[in-house]
Amino acid sequence: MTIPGLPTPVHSGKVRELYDAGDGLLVMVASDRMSAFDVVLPTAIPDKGRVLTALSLWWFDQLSDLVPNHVVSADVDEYPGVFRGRDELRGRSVLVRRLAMVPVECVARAYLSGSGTKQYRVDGAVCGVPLPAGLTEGSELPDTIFTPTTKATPPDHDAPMTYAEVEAAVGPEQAAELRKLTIEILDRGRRVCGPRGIILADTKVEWGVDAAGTLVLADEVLTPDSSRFWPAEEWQPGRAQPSYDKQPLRDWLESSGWDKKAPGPELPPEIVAATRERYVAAYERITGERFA
Ligand SMILES: N#Cc1c(N)ncnc1-c1cnn(CCN2CCOCC2)c1
Repeated sequence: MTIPGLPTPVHSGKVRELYDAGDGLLVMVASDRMSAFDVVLPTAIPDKGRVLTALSLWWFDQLSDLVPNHVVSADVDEYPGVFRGRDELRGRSVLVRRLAMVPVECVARAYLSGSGTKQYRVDGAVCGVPLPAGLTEGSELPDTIFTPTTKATPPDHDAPMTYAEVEAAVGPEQAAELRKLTIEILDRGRRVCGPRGIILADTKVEWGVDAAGTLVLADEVLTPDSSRFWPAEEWQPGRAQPSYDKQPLRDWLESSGWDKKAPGPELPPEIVAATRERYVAAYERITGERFA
């Protein structure tokens, strides 16, 4: 998403960009781009960036008693320089503090799913964390576990890390804090989502360190792009769980005959509308607030 008059992003992900705003500040922008099966699709989902930005900001606030975060402002009219007042950024961007990023993708899991299931089927463990026998895709785990990965540069994929490897990377004290806080964030998220009929199965968070050496929660938090959200009433261990937000899109892609190695197909309007509605519904159900 190139925005006229803005500098080249310092980081560009599948669906988000990060711009240098000077004075130790960055502007993180969430696009309406949609990815599925690791492919960025050519059709945008209207309001996706605004919904996920609003949800992440809500979670940062909910977690502010537990951890400091990198948010400075979400009001475009308070942004510095060329970013100030830009309508293309309104509601879909956050002004954040630039941090020294921890070189570990911090993942916590309360359910067995995806790459975790694949690891478990090989050696009964995920990231070296041993699990009971008899678990399957979608099984609830006895306890929430920390299953970190490396931060690979595409086209390489993130690789599982053992806790000992995290300690070697960041030191035992910070490793313990990363594990404790990442698990606590998922557990907090589950306590909010569970009573609202949503299983929050796992999440990935990113941490940075500020000039004072304090661990600060960065990136986005507890959004459908960083976490697995499942409709609780459809939970059925033993198969892939329907995604609260992406299932209409996944089902259509699977039925369209699309070859996942090929570029993504254009989406029909009804799938775009259904996907938008799922994101809005997730936001309203979790926060209890209307999406405007
Ligand atoms: N958040 C944050 C942050 C920060 N507060 N300070 C310094 N660096 C970063 C940073 C740099 N890369 N990433 C990976 C996630 N990005 C998110 C945006 O979109 C692109 C990917 C985070």
